[in-house]
Amino acid sequence: MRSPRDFLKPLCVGAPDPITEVPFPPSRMIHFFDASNEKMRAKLPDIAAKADIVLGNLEDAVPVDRKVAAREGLVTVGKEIDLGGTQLWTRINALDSPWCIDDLTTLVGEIGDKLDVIMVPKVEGPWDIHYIDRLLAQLEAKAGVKKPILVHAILETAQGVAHVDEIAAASPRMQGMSFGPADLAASRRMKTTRVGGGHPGYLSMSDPTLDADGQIDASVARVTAQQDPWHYSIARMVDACTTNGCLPFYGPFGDIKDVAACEAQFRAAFLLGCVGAWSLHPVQIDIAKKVFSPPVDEVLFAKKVLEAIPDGKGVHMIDGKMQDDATWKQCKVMVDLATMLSEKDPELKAAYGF
Ligand SMILES: CC(=O)SCCNC(=O)CCNC(=O)[C@H](O)C(C)(C)COP(=O)(O)OP(=O)(O)OC[C@H]1O[C@@H](n2cnc3c(N)ncnc32)[C@H](O)[C@@H]1OP(=O)(O)O
Ligand SMILES: CC(=O)C(=O)O
Ligand SMILES: [Mg+2]
Repeated sequence: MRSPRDFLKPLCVGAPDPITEVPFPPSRMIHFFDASNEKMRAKLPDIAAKADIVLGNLEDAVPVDRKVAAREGLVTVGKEIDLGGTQLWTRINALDSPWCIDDLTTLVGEIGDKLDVIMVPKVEGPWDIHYIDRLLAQLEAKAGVKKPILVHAILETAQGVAHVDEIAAASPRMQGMSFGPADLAASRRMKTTRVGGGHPGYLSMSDPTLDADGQIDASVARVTAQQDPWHYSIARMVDACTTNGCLPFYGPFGDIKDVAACEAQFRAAFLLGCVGAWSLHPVQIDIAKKVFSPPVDEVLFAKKVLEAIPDGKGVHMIDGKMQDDATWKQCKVMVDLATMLSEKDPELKAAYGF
């Protein structure tokens, strides 16, 4: 392990100083686009006006014969398209692929000063982050990049979940993590072909009704409820990220037409502590915006609590509910998020009454 005294020193002479605090601008959705697709690139200025983050995807979903075109398309985006204040990220190919090294050298060399975050797929442990960390420092120094490019890991293998705390703590570059239900399901041999969401087979069932002889009465229906197969791993990711000062995100929801289930999956992640989710299709941008902006009634209540308890101490009754030091902190989380989002979004600002 590196000495704590060296943790915040650059890993290459001439590389920018590592950051001490992860920036937290609006991050409600990471909108994926295929940079090899000219039509999608042309839509980017409009998409960027609605999305908090746009990400040029180079990995899965980009066919092998378009890997180079996707990389070059992203360089064009970085050089030619004005995204306003919207962040530009990329998902590079996996560390065990033959494209990863060229993804990094080309992107940092050509548009290193435009890229905010590099998403690294299939991270298995801190060693993967250490490799990227040193290489990025070398490439940044060579290209004269002034601001360190941050790193975001996808949690999508059983090994990754087992090492989630060490991954989150591996480098001051760690910006956050996204949850990857498709690869994770395959890695664990879970039996689902879905990308996120529940499954009708993963449920709990109420007890049977017994007849007068104490036998199960099969004629009486039993109540079932789907359970969340992702809860454990997402909660672990949230704890690992929060402990290490970086940001947890839910990943993709693959059933684009099922907007209700997408909203439910995003909301479960929001309630557990995630700051955003991926949007794979423009329709999911609006879902993420709705879900990851705190509800107006909760923000108004939270504001009321903060105003009523200026020092955040003691016990109080507000609207029939007990409030104390801990609930004050919960309200502060809600109001701080609403305040930050209001700076970008005048409609939210008006709704929250700021
Ligand atoms: C498990 C994982 O790794 S998830 C991450 C990897 N996957 C991805 O990145 C997928 C990204 N999304 C996509 O490729 C597409 O949205 C698909 C393939 C899922 C669906 O695409 P389509 O069938 O074309 O959807 P649809 O017909 O509704 O598209 C409507 C319009 O939106 C455009 N569009 C669709 N997705 C996007 C997008 N992500 N960004 C920008 N524009 C998009 C389409 O080009 C189309 O444009 P047009 O009306 O000018 O022709
Ligand atoms: C997010 C992702 O890459 C996955 O679910 O596999
Ligand atoms: Mg994946």
